[in-house]
Amino acid sequence: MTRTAKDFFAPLAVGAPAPLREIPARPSRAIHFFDPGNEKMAAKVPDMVGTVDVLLGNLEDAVKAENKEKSRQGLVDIGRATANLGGTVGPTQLWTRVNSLDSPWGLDDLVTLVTEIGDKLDVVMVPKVQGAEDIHYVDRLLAQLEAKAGLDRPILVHAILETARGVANIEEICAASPRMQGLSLGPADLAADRRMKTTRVGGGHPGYLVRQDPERDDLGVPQYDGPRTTYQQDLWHYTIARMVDACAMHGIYPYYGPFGDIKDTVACEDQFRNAFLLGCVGAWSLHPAQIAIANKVFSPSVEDVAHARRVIAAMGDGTGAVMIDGKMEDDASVKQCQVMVALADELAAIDPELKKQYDAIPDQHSGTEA
Ligand SMILES: CC(=O)SCCNC(=O)CCNC(=O)[C@H](O)C(C)(C)COP(=O)(O)OP(=O)(O)OC[C@H]1O[C@@H](n2cnc3c(N)ncnc32)[C@H](O)[C@@H]1OP(=O)(O)O
Ligand SMILES: O=CC(=O)O
Ligand SMILES: [Mg+2]
Repeated sequence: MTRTAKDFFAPLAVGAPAPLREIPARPSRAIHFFDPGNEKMAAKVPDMVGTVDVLLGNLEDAVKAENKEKSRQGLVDIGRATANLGGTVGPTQLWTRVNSLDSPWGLDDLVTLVTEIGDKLDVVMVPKVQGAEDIHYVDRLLAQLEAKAGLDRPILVHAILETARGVANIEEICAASPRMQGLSLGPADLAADRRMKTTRVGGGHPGYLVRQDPERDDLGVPQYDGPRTTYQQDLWHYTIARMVDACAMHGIYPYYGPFGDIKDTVACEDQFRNAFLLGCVGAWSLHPAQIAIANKVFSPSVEDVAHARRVIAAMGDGTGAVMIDGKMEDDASVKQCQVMVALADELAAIDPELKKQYDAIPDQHSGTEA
């Protein structure tokens, strides 16, 4: 088959479903990881449906080598047995993270899962993606498997950004296939690949800081021994910002990844919020305790939604400038407000508690033309 650039949206195998032209904006505030081969975790999955936006059966790192087949089969069983999970049926999507493409398990993961539960599977997360060639491999294979399984809906692909080469190739990865749904930051593997001198799974580091200038005495001499405040910096700012731009440019979604210090719920919330403010739509949850944190952080606050609605109402057709509470609002700030309100509407459609809070916001119209 000859392919040209115009065939970008043509199926890659005869009989495979047509690729989507737009990636649907489905809520995915928390991507909750569980090991489907761990009986205790697997037993909790049915009750988690409806309480979390995404349940992800993890087959890669954190699953012991001798348990890989057990976890794969566990995910097939869960996919088959769990009502309202995955596909287009319920509020909770079903994703998987398959083993890496250079491992002995990656191929069997894809073949088994698409064949057995392809109709339930929404997104395949591919770890350690290095370049477009990794996505092309998965893209073609998924098309063949979808055709063979008679699926009528394409399975989407999510890449983890966790190698230096992957970061360098970020734009081509995002553009590699119409299946690309999004990217997650993988801070643990990325730190190792970059030879960073950290030993953590995500989050900050007390040694990565800036220090206040020394005070000076009356003669202007710096007092190097005096007390000086330090400010811890965000190790991940550069990578997240790159990821957000690359995803926005290609119409796909950026996510913060794992935060390994499960007990430090405060720092987890801070890391998630930094990612939210920079443009990410969700983060991973490694433990049930992190689901509520992600749901809270990645849902616009009532105050932000109230303000955004007020600006939109005051701005009329969205052009010109108005003063609200002493601040200038114009075409650019109203666009930010529209992003906030659109997200709130999407989340309210699946989260009754949020809907109640957003519905309780009084109508506000005040503002004066500048
Ligand atoms: C760098 C990366 O690649 S990150 C992604 C890979 N890592 C993962 O996916 C890790 C997933 N999470 C886990 O393995 C576990 O949560 C751990 C190891 C971090 C902590 O596990 P535990 O010490 O058992 O935690 P804890 O004792 O608080 O668990 C309480 C209960 O919640 C269950 N639980 C813990 N994590 C999860 C989970 N992710 N999903 C569902 N249930 C869970 C436990 O089985 C336990 O059940 P029980 O009450 O029936 O005994
Ligand atoms: O897979 C995630 C990571 O941080 O590595
Ligand atoms: Mg990793």
